[in-house]
Formats: sequence, structure tokens, C-alpha cells
Amino acid sequence: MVKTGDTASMADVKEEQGNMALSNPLEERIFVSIRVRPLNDREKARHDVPDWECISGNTIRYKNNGHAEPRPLSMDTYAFDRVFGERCNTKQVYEQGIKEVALSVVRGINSSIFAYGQTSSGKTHTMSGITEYAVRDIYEYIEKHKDREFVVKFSAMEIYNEAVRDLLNAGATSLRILDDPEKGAVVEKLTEKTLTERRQLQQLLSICAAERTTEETAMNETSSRSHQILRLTVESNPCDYADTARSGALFASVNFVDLAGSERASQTMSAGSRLREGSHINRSLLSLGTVIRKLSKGRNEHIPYRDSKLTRILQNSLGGNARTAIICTISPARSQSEQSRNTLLFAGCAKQVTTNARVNLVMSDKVLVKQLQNELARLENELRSFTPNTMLLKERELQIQQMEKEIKELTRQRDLFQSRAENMVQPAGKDRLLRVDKDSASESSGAVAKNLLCRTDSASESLDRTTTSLQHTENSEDNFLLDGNSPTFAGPDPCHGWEEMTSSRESEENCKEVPYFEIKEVETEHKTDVNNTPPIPVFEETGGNTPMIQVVNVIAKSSSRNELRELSLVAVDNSQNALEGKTDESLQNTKDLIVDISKKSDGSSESESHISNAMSPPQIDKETSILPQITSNLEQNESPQFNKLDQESTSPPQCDVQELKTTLPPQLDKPYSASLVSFEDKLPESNLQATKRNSSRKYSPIHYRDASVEHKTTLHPQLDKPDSTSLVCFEDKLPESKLQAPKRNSSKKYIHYRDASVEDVESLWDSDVEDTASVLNFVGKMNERAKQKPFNKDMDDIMVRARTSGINKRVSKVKGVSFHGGPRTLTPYNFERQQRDTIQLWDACNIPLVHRSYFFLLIKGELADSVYFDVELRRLSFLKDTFFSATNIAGHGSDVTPNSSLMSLNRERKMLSKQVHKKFSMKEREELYVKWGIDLKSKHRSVQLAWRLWTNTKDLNHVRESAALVAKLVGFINSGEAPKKIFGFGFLVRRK
Ligand SMILES: Nc1ncnc2c1ncn2[C@@H]1O[C@H](COP(=O)(O)OP(=O)(O)OP(=O)(O)O)[C@@H](O)[C@H]1O
Repeated sequence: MVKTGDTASMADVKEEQGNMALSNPLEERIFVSIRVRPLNDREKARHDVPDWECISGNTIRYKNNGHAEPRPLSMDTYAFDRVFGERCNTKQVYEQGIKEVALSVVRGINSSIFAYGQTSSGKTHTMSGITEYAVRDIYEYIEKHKDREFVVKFSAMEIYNEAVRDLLNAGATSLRILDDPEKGAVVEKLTEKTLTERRQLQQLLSICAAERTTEETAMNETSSRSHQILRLTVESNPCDYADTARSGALFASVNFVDLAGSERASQTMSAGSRLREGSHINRSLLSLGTVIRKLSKGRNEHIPYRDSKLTRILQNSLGGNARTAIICTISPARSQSEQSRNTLLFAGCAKQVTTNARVNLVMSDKVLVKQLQNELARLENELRSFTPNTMLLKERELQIQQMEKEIKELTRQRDLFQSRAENMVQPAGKDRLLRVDKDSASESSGAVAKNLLCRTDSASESLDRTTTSLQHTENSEDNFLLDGNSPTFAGPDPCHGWEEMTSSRESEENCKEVPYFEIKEVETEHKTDVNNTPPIPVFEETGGNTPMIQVVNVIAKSSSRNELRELSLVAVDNSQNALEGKTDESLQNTKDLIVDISKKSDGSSESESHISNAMSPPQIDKETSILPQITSNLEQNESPQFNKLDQESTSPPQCDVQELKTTLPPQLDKPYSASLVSFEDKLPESNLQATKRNSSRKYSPIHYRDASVEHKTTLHPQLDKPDSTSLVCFEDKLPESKLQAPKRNSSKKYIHYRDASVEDVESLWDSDVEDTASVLNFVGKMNERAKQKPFNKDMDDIMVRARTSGINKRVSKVKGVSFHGGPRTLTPYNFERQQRDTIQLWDACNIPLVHRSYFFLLIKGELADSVYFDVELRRLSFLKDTFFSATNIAGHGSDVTPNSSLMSLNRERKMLSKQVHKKFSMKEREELYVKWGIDLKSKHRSVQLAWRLWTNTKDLNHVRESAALVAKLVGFINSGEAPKKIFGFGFLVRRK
């Protein structure tokens, strides 16, 4: 048998039906009770008197009758767990303390009930009853717990003269005691009777009583000469265990020990001279006393269990794994007082002994087999019940397979539809560039700008580098785009063509991209058109005969308020055919404007009514248009004359309106080609330097230097020359009402051209938005002619302020972009706001991050850099208005839509995320992730990083950091060099 020692708490043991916890050992002291028998007949015959009285349920006192000297009370009073007087019967003794200890056996806890006392004190009398009651209760317990299986076995032995006898086998010789590691001392070959019913036990008890070694006393009484141990072993299955895995057999024994008369031990203990004899007579009693005495002291000294058979066999019951109760029986007779006192002393020592009872869970072979059988049955049941689950699993697998097929089919259909949709959007045979063909442009003059897409070589080169660096093997984060955490796009990869385009010169050519125009500073000697068509600014086409877009800057200056203002407009140009329908109207408006202006130049003596007339410009007589004449005159009027007149600027001459009218050439009714005018009056030197510092820059504003409108009067003598560059003369006095100049003196009838404030020109601009470009073209030409004039440094600053404020307001008005009102001067605040506006538009138009970063890094943060943002703002406003307005989203014939540009943008982010792995080491990446607030545990760290770039477009610091990081990722900057080129439109154009 395999025995495992488990522990039990006191509460669990005391619980009648409760589970048997297996936690802590039950540490308790031996239960000691005193039973005083009545005087027997012999004592009565001797007229013995009782000297002991029970003064309470647990206190006994020696009455001291007959003693000459009173003894101290402490010597005569003894307290125990229970004290039973003469009138108490055995049942009471059993019920009050002994029963609980005895019944522990049914819960798997060993127990022992001792009877200790002198001869004839009532040990056998008491133990017989105790055993009977205990057996009765044990069987009653078994009867009550029919759900459990109990096996009760009985064995009996006696120790007489240190020999162990089997009381159930009278013929057996002395039994040996063996040491078992689990059970302790085991009596070898001890007869063990299995009891099937209580009645059997009665018979066995009778046999034991008969077999026990006794002697007849003088009173013809039987005196026990041996120590009798009756052992009842109870084995049960703990079905009430919560933990069935630990189920086994509870195995415990209860010993009913009826000791021999203690007077023999007492004699040996009390009388040294008789020690040797006493020990010879009863060694076990002496050892028992010694063990109890030593145990009562609680010292960790050696306990001589092996000194006697009794202590060896009952080792567990004496301070070990058992609950123990001792009933000390005494005779009240005065003649026995000394023996009784010794008994009480022994009881007092026993009361100090502590035992540690545990629940004994034993896994017998039978129980083990039974348990294995139960486990096997359980597994078989599970196996049987698993069959339907397997079927269900197969069903699920089939469902999953079917769903996967459906997903594949749906994905294929989706891709197919996506492809078809793209084909529908992008007409077959056409290139995939963002452009509108000429026919469509001619149909809608307002959409002329749509035909244009500028792409610079610098952009191409940069994209080449970008694409090359971005084309890496797929990493583990590629699937991020499909995991729902980021924008996803179905269908063909919208950037596929882009990748090809940017990585291949050949494909670049096939793209037929919209060329850009390199705008050189206007040189008048190039402007004469053979067909007398109004000249256009000199454009250097780099991509063929394709549309272009440019910016018109108009600057008005109010000399009186020392204020300059520039207005700007994105103007477009295409082939002459494309603009035919539009140009007529534009030109007409241009003529009207010019005439209107010319009329206002009729001297400051004009009356208020004259102003009213100016509000309704007369119809232009093409035949008498003065514009070509003006420009023609200007063509021949070189800068020396400007310089000359500049010295006379204190008294500006008046413009001869009539002369202008009569010299208006008829060629103005011809298709007007270019609408691009860049009007810059006295750009600051720093600004010009900023513009020129990148010699490779393809796109630059047209500069005119020193073109001052105050010199216009000097042009008059030359206005009669034909075929000159178109020139608009701002007359000396613009009408007050027309210009709607705020806060102006209402008494002033006319506004000298030098007094034209920003608001003035803006108002004028508002009246003819589109066609004013034509007018401004002339103005630009005029100023180009005068650009040789040296700058006045003070005027530079004025111009910068004027340009910036004017641009913002103009863009806001024309393109619907919200720009906050503010100071009209270019301040760091305004410049920052200008940057933010640009960034905001970049975001709104899904401009590629590469472009933004390149552009932003180009800027050094100087106020003079404002010019770049001027251009970019106009361009972005145009883009936003053209491609991102509600009316255009539905489709305008171009394959560049908000959605497609967003796809390109996200594709670019994906590429950037790949670059993170290439450009940075693991340590650098981790530092980068921490800096950008990305969880290092995230699976898609680099993708998240790429998606955070340029997200907070309102925070310039974030933008700068984003730009710097993008630059590193795509290799903008080598060895810390700043980018030297700037992009074009910033659209990634895809070709299929
Ligand atoms: N509490 C009691 N009430 C009545 N009679 C008792 C009581 N205790 C003992 N007797 C009687 O006293 C006598 C002696 O008792 P018992 O044999 O039990 O003593 P003992 O301690 O076992 O002696 P020994 O050690 O010699 O066997 C018996 O006849 C018994 O009936």
C-alpha cells in the first residue's frame, strides 16, 4: 500500500459531514480526563474513606481528611480536561471528549484511547464501555454514510513482559515489531479480522478478554497483568472529497489501550531501590511514563519510543500522527491516595503532550486500480462524446474553405471592376497624365488650367532617386495596408505606373508628361510677333507644345501712402487654338480695363461724373485699340529713358488717353496666347537672390526690375510704335469709386497711379478676374522694360510686405481658401502663417510628402523665402479649386482625383515605411520610434511612423521634423546638403 500523509484542520475534523481538508496537521494536546470510581466492597469493608472529590467538571481536589498538617491547596487540587466523579457512568465519560477522538478514525485520522491507573481503579471497566460505545458509533456512522465504502478491520494484541501477543491468534508466539517508513512500527503477522457487521466485533472482544493475561486477586477479582491494545482499522473512500483526482482511501486506526496497573510503574518510579525489579516487571509502563514526561516538556530531546514495545507500537499515539485521549482512573480510597496522586501526576504530564494528527489518504492497490478504472471510463466517455465534435469540426472546415473560395472570387471581381472603372475614367489611347486635351480646354475656358501640369527636371530626378531608394523587397509590415489599420485601396496599384515612370527614362518619355515652362526674364526684343499678336512673356518650353500654367502677379503702388500691393492669379496658357473662344472675351475685358484706366489718366481735374463714366467702360474698338501701340512704343523705349524720367518723377506727366485709344492695334482681337504675367515691382534684393540662388530652378517668377509706373509718362512718346510688347499703363489717377479704396479722401476725384493702393488694384482685379491677366500681361511687359533700373533698398522691403499680404488676400478671394486677415506687412508672423497655409493646402490636395519635404527644406526660413510660398499658394489654390472642388470631384476627364491622389499619397507612405528599415539600424529605428511616440511592441512600427509624417500640418515643428525625416528616408540630403531643386506640381502621375 502506498500511504500519503495529508493534513487536516481542526475545523474539518470536527465537522461531522464536512469535507476533509488536507491542509495543516491537527496539532492538539492529549485529551486527559479523570474518572474516580466509587469505593468497592473491599474498601468499604476496610472502612476506607474517599479522600478525593470532584469540585467541578474538570477539577478534582484531595480532601486531606485525617492529615495532621494541612497541605497547600495547590498540591491538592488538579485540573484536567474532564473529571468524572463516582456517580458518572462510562457513557458520560465517553460522550464528553472521548467520542470525538475515537470517531476521528472514520475521517482518516488515527486516534488512541488510553486507560491509565492503578490496579482495580476501573481501567478495564471503563475501556470496555468506551470500546463498546465507540464501535457502536463507528458503525452508526457507517450506516449513515452509505454513499461511502467502509472496510473495518479488527486486531488485538497484548504486551506482557515485553512480549507482543496476538490475542486473535492464541497459538502464535511473540510477534516482532517492524519499522515501516509510512506507518511506523508494525506488528508482524498480527491477525487482522475484517468485520462485516458489528456483531462480529462483540465476539472478538470477548475472545480478546478471554485471551488477555490476567491473574486472580485475593478478592477473587481479575487483575490485568498486561497491556491490551485493541485496534480498529477503518478504510474508506473519501467520496465527499471535492478533488476527485486526489481520491483514494482513508486509512486510520483507533487504538483502545487498556494498560496494566500503574502501581508497578509507580513503584519503580517512586522507589529507587525497587527500580530494577519494577523495570523488570513492567518495562513498558516505565517507558510510557518517560516518554510522556519528556514529551510534556516540549523539548527537542530524544524521545525513547524504542525503549519498550508499548511505546514503539503506540509511538504515533504519543505525540505523533494521532489524536489521543487518556482516561486516568483512580480510587477515591484513602488507602490508595498515594497511587491516585501518582496517577494524577501522570495525567498532568500527559496533558502537556501535543500530537499532530493528519488525515491519512492511502492509495491502496485496489483503490488505485479502481481509480484507474474510473479514469479510463471517464476518458472513454469523453472519447465517445468527442465523435460528434469531430463531425462539427469537419463541417466548420468545409465552411471555411467555402468562404475562402468566395473571398477569392469576390476579390477577383473587385479587382476586375476596379480595373474597368479606371479604364473608363482614363480613355483608352490617352496617356495617363493629368491633362485635358486641347479640345476640352477650348470648350471651357474656366478649365484651361486643367490642361497644365508642370513637372520639372528636378522633380523627375528627385523622384528617380526616391523611387530607386524606395524599391525594396517587401518586409513584414507590408500587410499593414491590408489589416484595416490604415487606408486601403482596392484594385490595381495606383502607383504602379508611377514607380515605373520614375525609375525609367524610357517610361518617362512615354508618359507624355505635361511639360513645364522655364520662364525667363522678359526681354522685349523677343516679343514681336510676326502676326501682330500681342506678345507673351518668353517661355522656354522643355516638354513640347503642351499647356502650361503660370502665375500672374500684379502690383499696384500707392506712392502717397508708400504702399505697394501685388495681386496674383494663376493664369494659364495653351496653344492659341485652345484659347480661342476664351481669349476673345478676355481680351475684350482687357481692353475695357485698359481703356478705363486710360480714361482715368486724363488728368486730376476730372470731375466726379467722370468717375461714373469710368465705372462703365466703353466698348473697345478693336481697330482703335491703343494697347499694341502702347507696347509697341514701349518696345522702343529702352531703359535710359526710364532713367531719365525717373529723375523727373516729382512731376509725373499725364497720359494722353486719346493717343492711346487711337493707337490701339487691331491685332488684339486675335487669339490671345499667353496669359501669364508676372508683375514684380522692385523685388527686394534678398528676394531676388533667393530666387536666383538655384540656377537650375526651372520655374521662377518673371522679374522685372526697376519698372516703375511713375515712368510711364515717359513712354508716351513711344507709344505710337507698333508691335511692341503689350503694356498696360496705370494711369495717374484711378477712379475712386472703381478702386473702392477704403479710407480715401472722397474729395479726391482721381487716383494717381502712384496713389493706387493695394485695395485699389484688388478692387480692380475683382471686376475682371480672368481677363485681367491680359491686362496685367501688359503691365508686366512694361515693367520688364524698366527692370534695369536699380533698386531702392527701402522699396524692397515695402514690396516684400505688399506682395505677401496681397497674395494672401488674393488667393483667399479667388480660390476660396480661408486666409485670416492680418497685418499687411510681411512679418515673421505672416510668413509663418503663409507657411501654414501652404502646408494646409498640401494636405488638402494630397500633395506627395516627398514634394512637401523637398519644398519645405528648400526654404531657409528667411522672409525672402516668402516668394516661394507665394507661388506654391497660387499653385495649390488652383489645384484645389480645379481638382478638389465639389464640382470637379465627380470627374473632369482627368485621372487625377482626390481619391487617386490619396492613393498615391498612401502608396508613398508605404514606400517610406520600407525605407525606415533600409536607412536606419535597429537601434536607430528604436530611437526613432520612441521619438515619434510609437509603441515598440507594435508589429507595424515603421508603417505607423510613415503614417505620422506630415499629419499634424498645423504644427510647423512637426512639419519640419517630418520633412527632415522624409529627406533622410528618400535621400534628399547627402552629407547635409540642402536640396537644390524644387518640384513642379507635386502630383505623382501614373501611366498605365
Ligand atoms: N466506575 C466504576 N463503577 C462501578 N464499579 C467499578 C467502577 N470501576 C471499576 N469498578 C469495578 O471495580 C473492579 C475493578 O475494576 P477493573 O477491573 O476495571 O480495574 P482495573 O483497573 O482494570 O484493574 P486491573 O488493572 O487489575 O485489571 C471491577 O469489578 C469493576 O466492576
